[in-house]
Amino acid sequence: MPHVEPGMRIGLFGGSFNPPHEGHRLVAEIAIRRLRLDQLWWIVTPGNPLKDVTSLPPLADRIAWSERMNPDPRVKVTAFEALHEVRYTADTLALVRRYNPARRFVWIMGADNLAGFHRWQKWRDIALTFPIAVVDRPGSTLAYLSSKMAKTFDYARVDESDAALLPTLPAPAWTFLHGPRSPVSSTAIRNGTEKLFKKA
Ligand SMILES: Nc1ncnc2c1ncn2[C@@H]1O[C@H](COP(=O)(O)OP(=O)(O)OP(=O)(O)O)[C@@H](O)[C@H]1O
Ligand SMILES: O=C(O)c1ccc[n+]([C@@H]2O[C@H](COP(=O)([O-])O)[C@@H](O)[C@H]2O)c1
Repeated sequence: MPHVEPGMRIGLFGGSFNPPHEGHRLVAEIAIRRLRLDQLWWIVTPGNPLKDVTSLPPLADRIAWSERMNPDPRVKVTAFEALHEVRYTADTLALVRRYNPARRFVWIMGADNLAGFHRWQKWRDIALTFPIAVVDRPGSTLAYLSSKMAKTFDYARVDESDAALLPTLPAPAWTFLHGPRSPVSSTAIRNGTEKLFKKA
């Protein structure tokens, strides 16, 4: 787990990163700027518990690709979940809090994950552990109105004009960040690559 100094504001951005792409980089950039983060941990998962991971490339490859696309020293690519043998986000956040009891963390995810957040293990506990910032994504913009998480935690919603306060607020607290959006997805990149392979 990366080192944290007292008072630092840290974003936790988990993903499969299979492969990492411009959309991820945009999320990181928006989160760092709007939440005024000192660091963003780009957490490469050993495998999303809700996805078929049989054809997931090795963790070492996804780490190397992620490092290559992140020259910003504030972005710390890490895979501590694998080392600690956790993959559910509720466990990840509990671990982060245990190691850094007095620090300020925010969980960051794209709007597509807000739509299905209520299917994550212990999703209410996640929302009660750290504040959450959701970054808009084409196709999922309305998740901030319709998702079960948005409705359940409507009372804890923070206006995005106050997003910079989020790391200092006790959970539950969450916001939805509108702004520049990227239509890129790892699936589209993988499919494009497959097509190229087929042509060759
Ligand atoms: N273009 C994007 N805009 C906003 N958020 C994104 C974008 N792409 C990915 N994310 C977010 O980044 C995190 C990691 O995503 P992930 O690695 O699964 O990429 P993906 O493109 O969604 O992959 P796949 O197509 O394989 O599902 C998730 O929280 C996801 O919502
Ligand atoms: O904890 C869960 O039940 C859970 C379910 C789905 C996704 N996640 C986490 O959400 C993050 C984004 O996953 P992905 O595959 O959309 O990149 C990643 O850190 C996953 O471990 C976590």
